[in-house]
Amino acid sequence: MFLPQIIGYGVLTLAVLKLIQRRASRKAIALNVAGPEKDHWFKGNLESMFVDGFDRCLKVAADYGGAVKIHGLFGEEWLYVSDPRAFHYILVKEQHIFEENDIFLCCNQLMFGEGLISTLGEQHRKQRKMLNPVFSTSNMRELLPIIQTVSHQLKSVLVANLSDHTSVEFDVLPWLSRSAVDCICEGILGYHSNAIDIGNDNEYIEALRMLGPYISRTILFQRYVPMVMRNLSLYWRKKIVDWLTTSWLPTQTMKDFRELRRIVGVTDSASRIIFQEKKAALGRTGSLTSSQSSLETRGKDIMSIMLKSNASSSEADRLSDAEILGQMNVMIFAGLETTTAAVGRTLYMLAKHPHIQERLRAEINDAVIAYQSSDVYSHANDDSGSVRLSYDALMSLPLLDAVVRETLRLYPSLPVLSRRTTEATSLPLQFPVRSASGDEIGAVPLAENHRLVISIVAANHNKAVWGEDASDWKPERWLNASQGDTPGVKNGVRYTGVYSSMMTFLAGSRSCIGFKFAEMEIKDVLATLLPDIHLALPSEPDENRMVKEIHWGMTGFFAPVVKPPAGDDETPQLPLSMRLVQK
Ligand code: HEM
Repeated sequence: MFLPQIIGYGVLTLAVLKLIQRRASRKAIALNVAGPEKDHWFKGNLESMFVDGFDRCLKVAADYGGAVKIHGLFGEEWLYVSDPRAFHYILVKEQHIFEENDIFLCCNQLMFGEGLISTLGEQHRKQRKMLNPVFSTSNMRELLPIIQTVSHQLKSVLVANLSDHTSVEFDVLPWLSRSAVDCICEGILGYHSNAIDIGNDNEYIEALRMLGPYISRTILFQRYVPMVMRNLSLYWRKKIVDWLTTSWLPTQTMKDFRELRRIVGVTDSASRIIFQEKKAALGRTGSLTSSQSSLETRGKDIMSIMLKSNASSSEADRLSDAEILGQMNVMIFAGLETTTAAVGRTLYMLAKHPHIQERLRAEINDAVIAYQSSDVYSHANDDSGSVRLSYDALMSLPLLDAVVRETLRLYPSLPVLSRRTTEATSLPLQFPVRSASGDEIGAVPLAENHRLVISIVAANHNKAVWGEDASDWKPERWLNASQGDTPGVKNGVRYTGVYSSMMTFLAGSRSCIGFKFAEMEIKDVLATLLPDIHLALPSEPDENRMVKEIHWGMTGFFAPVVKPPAGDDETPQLPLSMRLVQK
């Protein structure tokens, strides 16, 4: 064994020992609230709840209420929360007591630099102050044509696979992922990626598409990162990563770790080049037209708006170059898998509910006709002659809005998040729960450094505010809202989410900054595809005479797979049966 190997293993062993020591000390702080028994002596309830654990996550909340004791690793006790008042307390009122956990912050800092998802306190507040206006509705209006170009390219690719009016089944997931890359590159960075054209693939596009999957694969490593970052200098951190990423540890995890390091290197270098180009262009002319940006995107992308706004900010409010670069890396990451899953799930739900699909198609077609005959229509057609709706026309379609809201409610792209307490506190509850000894309690005492799981998915399925049919996909519930029956509000109780009263995009100062961008992207893809493409679930037997049945697994993200025997239950894919709509 060589010296670097011995040091590498030594550091890993120390990290594991320290982790066990920390967990043992936390175990002493018992949580006085009821919850399920451990499923496993070492893994607690983690596997059953968070590895393909959609049903279990909902059942635990339904059985025990909005604050539940669950078991983490080595018997550690975590609080699993979905109560409306507790959410308000954690995310809005006393947000400073409930910070992101160290693992999340340190890993994000290593991978993305000084962006929103790696900063806390004053630095995070300053970054939000600069960035919130960048995502305003008026900027979204300007961005829509960029997104529409991408959606039309997606439609062209899908339509090219269809012939006549017979159904063709194929996996749409890679195309949705490529179109999401283009939306982010064009809309956020102002970089002309054209990922939808496979022949155009380059190292950067490939790295963007692989970033999310490789982060998930290396989850095991992430827990050691805070310890290494806190206890070692930059020099030694780099050395350790160098040693761990040489080929002398030939396990799959190490290979994945090496690949993730390469991917992060590629995305970071590309962000630096794009950033320098934009900065230079701004310095030269005061306007932003980089050589990589397409005609339509010039100066309207989020990065360009951010750079201009930063340059005109006061010195005290201005973000450093490292912080701007960090935002680019963070937004690419935050906006890719989340929107791909949301668009995929919406198409799937429409394939499953043909009547709603038909009604939605009619609504979009009617809106196009009405828009064409309106005063504001500027004959902005694409090559195929289809009409691009204005931002206001797109956002005001009631059924489209209802379908998107209902899908995002039931299947939030980030189903659970993690937080830890920075000081002892008492967490107030809207709906009382049982203590460990069976008494009814209206608040849960929490010690400092206690781990919490914020269950967005359980909150969005909570019958106490969404009604008995909370877990049914019913877009109509949003259409009745105009008759005074606001979804998600019961006897004045509601969640304080930034998007209706659901928690999909969270609440408070760490809520999703890109939610208007995501909503616009999802709606535009639907409004572009549906007039021409009819969707259905697979129904034809394949070459082995098996019909594919899709299952949406929930492990971190939601991802569709095909159930055995037709599929391997593992490879993400979304086979849908499509045909051209008969006009
Ligand atoms: C359906 C799509 C999306 C969903 C469901 C979603 C959801 C969320 C959630 C739940 C958070 C809070 C995470 C946490 O506190 O740990 C978040 C944060 C964030 N999201 Fe999104 N997101 C989506 C799309 C996007 C897009 C398209 C962008 C960028 C254009 C984006 C940018 C961000 C950023 C920068 C943050 C960190 C905010 C902060 O800490 O201040 N998201 N998102």
